[in-house]
Amino acid sequence: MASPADKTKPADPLPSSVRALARSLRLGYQASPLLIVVAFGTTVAAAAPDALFAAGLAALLHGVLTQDDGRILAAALFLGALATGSWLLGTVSDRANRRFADRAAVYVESHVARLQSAVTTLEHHERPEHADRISVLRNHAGALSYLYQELFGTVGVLVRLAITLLLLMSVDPLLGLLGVLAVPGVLVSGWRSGVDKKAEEAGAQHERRARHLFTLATSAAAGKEIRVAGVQRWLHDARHDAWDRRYRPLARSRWITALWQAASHALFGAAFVLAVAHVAGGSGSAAADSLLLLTAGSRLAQYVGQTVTQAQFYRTIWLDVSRRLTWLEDLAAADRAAADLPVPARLAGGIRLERVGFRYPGSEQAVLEDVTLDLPAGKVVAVVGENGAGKTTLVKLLCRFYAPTSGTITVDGADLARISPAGWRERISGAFQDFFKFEYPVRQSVGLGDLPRLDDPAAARAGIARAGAEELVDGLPDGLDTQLGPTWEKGVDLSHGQWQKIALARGFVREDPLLLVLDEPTSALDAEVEHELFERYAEAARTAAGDGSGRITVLVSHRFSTVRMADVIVVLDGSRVAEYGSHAELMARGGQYSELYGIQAASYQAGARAVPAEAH
Ligand SMILES: Nc1ncnc2c1ncn2[C@@H]1O[C@H](COP(=O)(O)OP(=O)(O)OP(=O)(O)O)[C@@H](O)[C@H]1O
Repeated sequence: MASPADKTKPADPLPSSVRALARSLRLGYQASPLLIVVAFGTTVAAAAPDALFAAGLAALLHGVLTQDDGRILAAALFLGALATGSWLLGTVSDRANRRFADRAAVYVESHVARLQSAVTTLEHHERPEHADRISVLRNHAGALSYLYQELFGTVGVLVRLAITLLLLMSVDPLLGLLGVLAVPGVLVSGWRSGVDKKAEEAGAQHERRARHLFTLATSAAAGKEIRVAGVQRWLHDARHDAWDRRYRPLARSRWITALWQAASHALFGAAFVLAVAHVAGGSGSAAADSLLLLTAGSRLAQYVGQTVTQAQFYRTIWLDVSRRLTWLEDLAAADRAAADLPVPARLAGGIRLERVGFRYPGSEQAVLEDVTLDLPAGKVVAVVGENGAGKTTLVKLLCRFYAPTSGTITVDGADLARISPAGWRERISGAFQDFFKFEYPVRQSVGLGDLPRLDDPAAARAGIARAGAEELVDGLPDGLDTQLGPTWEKGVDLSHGQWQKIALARGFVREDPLLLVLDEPTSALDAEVEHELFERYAEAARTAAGDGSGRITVLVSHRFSTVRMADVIVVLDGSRVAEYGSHAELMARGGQYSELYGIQAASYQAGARAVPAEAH
């Protein structure tokens, strides 16, 4: 059970905006140092001619009114130079920004993908609040590249704002108040964008649900079950409901934001009208001053509006995505920093779990409690237990997809938490019940199990032989080169069991793993096929143990005919270890194992072929 302190513990907070902004700028610089500098320089420089235009116009009008030809000529030349400079800088900045955005898009996207796979645990995929963060990051990662341009644009707008205010104050210092009256708009924007963001975040889980339902309704994998069950309409309604829950609170929040913004703009508008009336009623150069105020003042409103919109954009997208990105970078870096012990070259003693307890993040249910176990080097260890007993979870801990909530796992005495996860994974092989269908040519789909030998036909053949899949591969139109997946050119589809054999071959392709995890890797195959396969495997594993690598094989299966071949059997019951020993020892003990074994053996003898009674 979680302690009360756990319940009140704040969720893993996002890093600060300033740090996130600095990191994103550094990322942009890494994407293309030259382009980012050119894009920034030209975008900011383009601000000056634009803002000084009002001063040029006022000087021209003054020249016309005083019939001063020299002044008219100078003002005209000034305006011409401003127009040319504005056009030139605008064009260069536009091109530089666009090229930079293209470059940054690819860079940022691969950075996010790299980070996601660099995080060694599965927590960020399975923990709801982390999954929501990743979902927003994934959806907006592409937009991040365009935001550099927006950021530089905002700096440019601020420069314009400053020049314009100085021009206005040169007419009457009181006009500086117009700048002050623009502040409420900026404040409202900052405040409301935070509120809108929270509303968006609160709806992220509904968005994920809606997308999931859409994929479900349109993917071939679920097609059969959906049609047989006749749940199309239900799926449609559930998707609508999820989108509704996503957008309704967001729309309400955005409406309130719009009302606040309208009020703050109205305040500025009223002040502007009063200022125009005040200047127009003056004497002397009132006409030129009025023109300056009208031109500069209207631009002031435009610049303030742009700053407000962009500030909102930053709060909602830029800063938010930046902060999520920084959080993911930190997560990946923390993983790397914790690893200071080398992976052993071979196992001498084995793996030991010492009072290991585990709860999934965000869950209060203990999946494993007080588990103390020895997985001896060179042995095949089978794990059995009812559905939900925690067998797969145990495998996940051994693979370091998660860290135990309490207790320790040691590898030849070294704490697994301090061994580099990447290094450890290089010495693990695995085949899982929920395998993935890698739609590549067979050679690669198998070779992915040992990346350095991805294209090595000999490696693929070895894995295929160990998985007993030679007949399957030889029967394919192009053998090892057959493209898998029916949606690709000349691609073939396989049955579920055949796909699982490919996954098993992938799990067997590495030559020297220290740990081989087989989590119901043959659940889609006949019991006889599984039996024969593991008979061969157990024999080969014992030979491998003799060569001194000390490899440990952890096998999860519900089929006792397979399990009995293991050297050691672990029986999990309700999150705890109930029994531990060899088949003979456990049978002699007459406990849970021997009872379940007896039931399965009896059902075999009764002739229940192909699908024997299982351990649950
Ligand atoms: N990602 C997760 N988040 C929260 N709880 C989980 C998660 N994965 C599994 N669980 C819970 O942990 C418990 C143990 O699950 P686990 O998959 O380890 O059982 P198992 O013994 O392998 O079951 P099976 O024989 O059905 O494969 C179950 O109660 C399950 O609901």
